[in-house]
Formats: sequence, C-alpha cells, structure tokens
Amino acid sequence: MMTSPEPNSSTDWSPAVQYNGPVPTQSNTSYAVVTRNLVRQFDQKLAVNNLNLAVRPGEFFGFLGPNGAGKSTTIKMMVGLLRPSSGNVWVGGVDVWQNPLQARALMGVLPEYLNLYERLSGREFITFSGHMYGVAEADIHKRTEELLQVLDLVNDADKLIVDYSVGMRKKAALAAAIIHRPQVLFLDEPFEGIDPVSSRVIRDILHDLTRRGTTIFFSSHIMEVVERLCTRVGIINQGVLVAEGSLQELRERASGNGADKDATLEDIFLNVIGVRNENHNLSWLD
Ligand SMILES: Nc1ncnc2c1ncn2[C@@H]1O[C@H](COP(=O)(O)OP(=O)(O)OP(=O)(O)O)[C@@H](O)[C@H]1O
Repeated sequence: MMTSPEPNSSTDWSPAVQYNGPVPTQSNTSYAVVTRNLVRQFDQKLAVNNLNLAVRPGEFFGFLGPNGAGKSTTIKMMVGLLRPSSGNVWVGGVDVWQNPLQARALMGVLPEYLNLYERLSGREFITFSGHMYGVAEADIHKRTEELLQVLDLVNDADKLIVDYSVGMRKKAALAAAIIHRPQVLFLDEPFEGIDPVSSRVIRDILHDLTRRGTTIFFSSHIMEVVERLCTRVGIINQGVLVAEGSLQELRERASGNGADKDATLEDIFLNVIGVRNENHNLSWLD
C-alpha cells in the first residue's frame, strides 16, 4: 500500500486518503491498462516514481495531480511516446514497449500538445488517421463525415488545420483519435481550451464510448468534469500515486478518518496532496 504525504491541510479530516488499489504483478489481460514499477527520470528529477496502476476495461479513469506531478509523463509512457527509465506498461494485455505497433493499434491518443498535420484540412486529417489505423475504406468516409457533424466542424472541414482555433484543433485531434474505435482512449487535458458547448459534445461522445466498452484514461485539472465523468480516480503527486479508487471509496476512506462524508473531489484532492490553507494575498495590494 502506498501512503499519502504527511497531511497538513486545514481540513479537519486526516490522515489524508491513502492508496488502497491493486498493485499489479503481471500483465493481466483482464485489465485495459497496467503499469508495473513505472519510472521516468529526467537528470536528477524523478518525474514518475514507481507507478503501479491497473485500469479495468470500460472504466472512465481520471488521472489528477498538481502542475508538474507527472501526469503527462505517465501518459506519454503509456502510449509509447516516451521510453520509461524502467518498469512496464501493458495496454489490452500488450506490452507497449515490446510490441509498440500491436499496442498502438488498440489505442487512441489525444496528447496535451497537439502536433497535427498543419497543411491538411480537418476532413483530410481525420480521413488520413482512418487510413493510418487501417479502417476499412467504406467506413472511413462515413465515420469522418459523422465526426465532423457531431463535433460541429462541418463548416470548417476544408479549412487547413493551421488556421484552426485551439478548440477546433482539439476536436479534430479527438476525431482522429477515435475513428478506429480504439479499445483504450488516452486523453491528456481534453477539456483545456474547449468552450462549454464543445465540452458538452465531447463529454457525450466519451460517455457513449465507455458505454460501448471503450476504456478511457484521462488527465484533467477540471474537478467538476472528473467528478461528473469518472468511475475511478488516481491522484499523483511528485511522481507518486497517493490515492486511487472510486469517488465513493475515496470519500468513504476520507470519512472513516473523520472527514466530511460529502467532501467534494476538490476537497479530497487538496487534502491528499497536502495543501495548506495559507494566506495567498499579495502584500503589495494592501
Ligand atoms: N522532457 C523533459 N525534460 C526534463 N524534465 C521534464 C521533461 N518532461 C517533464 N519534465 C519534468 O517532469 C515533471 C513532471 O512533468 P509532467 O509534464 O509529467 O507534469 P504534469 O503533471 O503533466 O503537469 P501539468 O499539469 O503542469 O501539465 C516536471 O517536473 C517536469 O518539469
């Protein structure tokens, strides 16, 4: 069991929520995503420190943590974009770093910083992604047009990506990430830069995907969204997984420690990462 950092929050419930989740010992194929002793070091910085995580098929897993906690580094290692210093990752039972092509075919990825084909139009880009993932020719056109429609990109479908707004880029990238109906979808900050209307559309699509069996692993700073969407949550702080469970479990564990049984995810998050209720006023504004 992993322990949380020393509680030093002003909330009256402590100790902070502790990690009670599974510590996977093998690439169990009954899990959609497994990490075992995953480590990534950048020079002296231990960005991800011995991460053990197991996500079940069909789960909507929210990955939370403060800035610099190690969320993007973890996701990059999970999807084959960044080689771990040590440890393993399996997606759909496939070792991501031993069988990268096989693993990539099972997943869709929406990275934090979108590196898109700027000289393609939105329509071309989504179609291209369908070809890359080997979607049947007959399905590519149908799926592309439907994605453009649902994501409200039809009127801009022939515009070059380079001329897209932040939100439009994100929606095009999401379409490209799901056109092959991936088993597991990784999303790094999918709602950043997205307006409320598009946010609603994306939430509905993600919900629909999980209802049909897709596993979603996503990072976000937006607690309300995580609270509304996720079936399970993991909280990482300074590279270490400090809490993991369903919201109900996290609340119950917290309330077992004298916490408010109605604690919000934000309350739990702040407590787990050990935020003090300090004075945040700027002295020079007095
Ligand atoms: N390529 C890199 N070279 C050196 N250090 C890096 C590199 N990438 C990440 N880091 C460091 O690793 C730590 C974790 O970064 P990461 O981007 O994973 O955090 P994060 O949780 O995604 O943060 P945020 O919420 O701010 O996006 C940080 O200290 C960061 O500076």
